[in-house]
Amino acid sequence: MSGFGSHFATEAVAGALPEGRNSPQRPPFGLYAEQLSGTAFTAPRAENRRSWLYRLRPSAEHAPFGPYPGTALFAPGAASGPLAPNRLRWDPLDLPDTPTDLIDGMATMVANRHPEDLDGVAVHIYRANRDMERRFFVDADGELLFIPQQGRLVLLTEMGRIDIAPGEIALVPRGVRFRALLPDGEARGYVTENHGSLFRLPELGPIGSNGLANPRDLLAPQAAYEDEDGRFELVQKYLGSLWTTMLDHSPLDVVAWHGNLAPWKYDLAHFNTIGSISFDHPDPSIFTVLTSPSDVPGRANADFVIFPPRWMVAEDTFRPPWFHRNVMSECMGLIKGAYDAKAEGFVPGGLSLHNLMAGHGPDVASWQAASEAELKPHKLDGTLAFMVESCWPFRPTAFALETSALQKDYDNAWGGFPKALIP
Ligand SMILES: O=C(O)Cc1cc(O)ccc1O
Ligand SMILES: [Fe+2]
Repeated sequence: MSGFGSHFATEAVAGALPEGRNSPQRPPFGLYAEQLSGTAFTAPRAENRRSWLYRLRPSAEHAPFGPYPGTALFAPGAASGPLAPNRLRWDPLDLPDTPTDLIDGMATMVANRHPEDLDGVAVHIYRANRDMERRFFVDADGELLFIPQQGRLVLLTEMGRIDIAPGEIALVPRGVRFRALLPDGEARGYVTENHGSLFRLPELGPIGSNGLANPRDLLAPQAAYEDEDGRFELVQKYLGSLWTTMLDHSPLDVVAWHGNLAPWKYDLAHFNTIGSISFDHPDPSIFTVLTSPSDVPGRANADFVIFPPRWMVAEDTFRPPWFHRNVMSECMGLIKGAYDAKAEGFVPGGLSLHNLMAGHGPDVASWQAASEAELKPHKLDGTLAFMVESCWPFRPTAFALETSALQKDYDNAWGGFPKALIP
């Protein structure tokens, strides 16, 4: 179903969706009505997101949760101690060599704030080679933005099925239970977990009423449900820790739903990329797909920004990203191809971190090539990078600081620039 933030109505069985009211005395077929809130009840109308779910059993029916011991790398919290003001870059993490599903294959790389603050964002990398079988995951700490880099993902959610491949993204709202299948047998990618205000499309200002990610290209699934009894595990991320309980039925038992809080997918190839057709390299905010505002106007809790294929035509301009020091903090990943500021060392599946005020920009080779290039129209093709930009500095986890995937020599990217000569 097309349209970001639309008020959808969908039923997997004709007649399952109540008409005219949300919570009739007896919903059709004996279904249980449940409201799932994405914003406070009292959020302004334009911000307010919630959906009504009609299910075989209430989601309240479960045993107490206990600690989940399955994975040490997912949600361990940031490394303690002072954070050095260093630029960091990681090679891709290896795929697992033992059977590992999406949850146990998650490695938290960087995070800021704390879920309890209802603020901040974390970036995880998943590596998996096994379907989630008879188990489900739910994140009480935030919405999950999936960014596949290798292999397709099928997300079977309470609100329907989503299929994505590298080049596409999908979002699962806070509190929505799901499991992930890997049609290609193996998968790797990134997850941005947003603890703050919900991701939305950015304002367009002078761009006008169309452009960037257009609402109709974000697609929500139709209702689909499982009617299965048996033993199923439910793993929950809650206040920064993992918990588990058993259910006696599949939690994907929502037969119908309506509302404007929904999972969705988006093909990044639909992004209407806008850039300079005169001179100079615009700020990368021009590439914002999604934004999660903070309480300070114009200062994002998190922006999700992409660097897609595009024409470079600016005249008398250094065309790649410029040297800069940013008051915001930048965490980047690469889905495919090469990134125009990094000729070497930033490869698909890798990650980089440039926290606030870290001097960064083109590496020596990229600077050299772009300074000498003939400035004819040039298509940057076969490339897709992304950035999660946050007003809160990112703290790496102990794993991220200790893994052999952390590059020891990243500072050399900016070593050996020739000195300017004053005549
Ligand atoms: O650092 C980066 O590579 C990301 C980035 C890209 C760009 O085009 C301008 C600024 C910026 O931070
Ligand atoms: Fe940057």
